Amino acid sequence: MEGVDHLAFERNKAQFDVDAMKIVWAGSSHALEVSDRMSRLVASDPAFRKDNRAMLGRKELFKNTLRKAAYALKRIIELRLSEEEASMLRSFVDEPAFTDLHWGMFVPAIKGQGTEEQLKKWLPLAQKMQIIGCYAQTELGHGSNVQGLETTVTFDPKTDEFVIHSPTLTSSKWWPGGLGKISTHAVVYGRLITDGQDHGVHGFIVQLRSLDDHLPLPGITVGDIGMKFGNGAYNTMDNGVLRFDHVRIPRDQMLMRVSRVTREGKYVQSNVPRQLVYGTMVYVRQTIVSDASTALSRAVCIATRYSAVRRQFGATGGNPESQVIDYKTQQARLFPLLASAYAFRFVGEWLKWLYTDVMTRLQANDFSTLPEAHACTAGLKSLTTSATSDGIEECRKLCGGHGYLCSSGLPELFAVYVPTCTYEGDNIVLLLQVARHLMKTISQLGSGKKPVGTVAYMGRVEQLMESRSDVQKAEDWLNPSAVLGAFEARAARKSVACAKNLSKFSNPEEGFLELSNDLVEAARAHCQLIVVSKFIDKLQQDIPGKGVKQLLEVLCSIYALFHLHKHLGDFLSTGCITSKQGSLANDQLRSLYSQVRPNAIGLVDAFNYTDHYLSSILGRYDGNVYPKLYEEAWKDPLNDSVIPDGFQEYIRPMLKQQLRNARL
Ligand SMILES: CCCCCCCCCC/C=C\C/C=C/C(=O)SCCNC(=O)CCNC(=O)[C@H](O)C(C)(C)COP(=O)(O)OP(=O)(O)OC[C@H]1O[C@@H](n2cnc3c(N)ncnc32)[C@H](O)[C@@H]1OP(=O)(O)O
Ligand SMILES: Cc1cc2nc3c(=O)[nH]c(=O)nc-3n(C[C@H](O)[C@H](O)[C@H](O)COP(=O)(O)OP(=O)(O)OC[C@H]3O[C@@H](n4cnc5c(N)ncnc54)[C@H](O)[C@@H]3O)c2cc1C
Repeated sequence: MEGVDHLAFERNKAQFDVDAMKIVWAGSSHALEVSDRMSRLVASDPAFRKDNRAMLGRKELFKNTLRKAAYALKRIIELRLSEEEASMLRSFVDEPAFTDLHWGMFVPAIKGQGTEEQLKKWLPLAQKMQIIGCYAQTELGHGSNVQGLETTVTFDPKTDEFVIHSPTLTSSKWWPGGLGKISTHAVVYGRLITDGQDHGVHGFIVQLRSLDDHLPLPGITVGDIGMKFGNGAYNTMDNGVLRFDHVRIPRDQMLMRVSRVTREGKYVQSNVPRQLVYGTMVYVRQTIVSDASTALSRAVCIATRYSAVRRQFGATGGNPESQVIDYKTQQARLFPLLASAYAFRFVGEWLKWLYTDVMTRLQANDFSTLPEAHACTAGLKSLTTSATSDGIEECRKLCGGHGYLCSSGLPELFAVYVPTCTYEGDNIVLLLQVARHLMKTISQLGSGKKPVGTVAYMGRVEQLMESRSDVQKAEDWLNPSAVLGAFEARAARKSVACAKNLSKFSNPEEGFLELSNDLVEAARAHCQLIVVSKFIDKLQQDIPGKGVKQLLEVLCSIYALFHLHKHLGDFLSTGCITSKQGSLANDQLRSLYSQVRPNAIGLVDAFNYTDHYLSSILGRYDGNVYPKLYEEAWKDPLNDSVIPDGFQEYIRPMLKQQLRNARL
């Protein structure tokens, strides 16, 4: 039935102020107002239609993306949108495109690694989109190991130019988004060589295609690397391959904030740490954490609404069957994901603050918090993207068979999302970076250096090695200090165990390789502690709105106790809690799920997603699932004709032959 809210009875159950929760989710009333306005603008414009993506071939799909990108820019200019509004509008268009790399990596790379002069020259061109850029770092043979890149950039003092060359097949740039077909420029990473000396990897602005006819410039071979996972999905992006044959660029196109090459060919390092060459990755990893909360919340919104609509079993005395959301097993799979979406939102907010703080310090030549920023962005990017990818797939299963239909929105969401576990740093490689930071922190404890920031708890390592949880009854687990104590003790003990085992190796690098599984686990425990502690910190703030803070406390406890239960082996084997305390945590979880149940629809409504953005029949706001699923099936091109193409050609003769054989 059109116009009827099938979920109204669920919405009436909410025990909290949903509008106030919308503000908490968005970050502020202002952010909510802007995102609400931009999402409705996109949803109401048929030019941004996206329900046909799975049916389009690659060329059509790609052309469609280009049309939308150009149209989005036209609307941004016509409506005089601010940078904030424009960025929100692009995100609600919800289609991976070259613009993501232009705005998300090319512009930040210039901003972060360019000199004042370079910013003056390149930023206006990029900001007005008079040039389109991408981020060309990864090569066919080298991704994670950035120091292993092979592309050479050799200074020629005779002409005051750099000569860029791809010496081997494996040195071909491979993967950069936007590179394949659209970018006119790229920030290219290669080994800087002056006077025969290799100075390692640096970034350079390189023009790839003519601004007149868009053809590749001399010496450049460039194209798309081919279809990727899933129909539609990430195939709207032209991930590319690029080779250089002694391509010349002026010397001033080396990004020279970190180090520079003089007219005479002298390599000069500034006082800025060389790791700033990796700064763009730190920036993007930070944004990926907030994006994880968006992707997970979308999947959770779909699965929660559908779980309230879907009924199976339990019809008694003329009553309808039970809503599947009432099954405890459904709740135990769904509600921790709902809690994770909120947890990632808040840790993402905090990470944004940390990043901004590091940037402010860098301006004042204070580089002391850079290692912390690297470890936190790397670790949280890894933790949140792995959990979100797994969570989207779990949401598909939570929707039963219908979750497997493209019209559920979940297959495409998964296909678009899952490469986040790989890009911007493979998730295991990034956890190993966190482990290095942890091991370094522990090794410096003896020197009197006080650990700060997210590793501050290591300063209490002796106490944490001895501590015992004092939880005696299930409700004690609602006490934030009980939860924090257990998570800190587990993280500290896992790291200390690794450090002890490492010290048995005469060659520390050999030890690191041998113990890498344990180190990854220690890093994960540390990152989970960060998420739990930032959720708890968030709850110390003044949070207005009836019942809002109370529900967030419930979600925080669910996030923590779910992980305690999931990693019970860790908590028990490190002796942080007893098995009795572990089972009390599980008892408490059951009660917390019951508290979420009446509020579940309200909690996903607070994400404020339009039906256009969700792009899911199962997740429709009005819950009118079955008639719409039925209608949608008939729109499939296969149903355009009663008898499909190919039947007369292949199946009819086959049937006839089989019938003839049977008569013989
Ligand atoms: C408008 C808003 C929109 C924004 C959204 C935009 C989103 C767009 C998304 C588009 C989709 C996809 C784009 C994808 C892009 C990419 O994938 S780009 C390529 C990304 N590649 C990687 O991430 C490679 C991963 N590898 C690395 O980062 C490093 O090589 C590694 C961390 C593994 C280090 O390797 P090593 O060889 O050990 O390191 P080395 O270079 O020797 O340095 C060691 C030293 O440096 C410290 N370190 C390392 N990385 C950093 C860093 N990033 N920042 C600060 N410090 C760093 C490390 O801790 C060591 O320190 P130490 O003190 O010496 O121990
Ligand atoms: C959709 C998509 C978009 C991308 N966009 C861009 C872009 O715009 N620009 C760009 O430059 N790049 C881009 N990339 C490339 C991306 O950054 C790399 O693929 C990523 O950094 C992983 O590197 P890799 O492919 O070399 O993986 P590998 O390092 O080869 O990983 C393979 C396996 O080896 C393991 N492994 C590797 N090293 C170690 C180690 N030291 N210890 C233990 N295990 C290890 C990994 O865990 C993984 O299981 C993109 C990739 C994808 C998929």
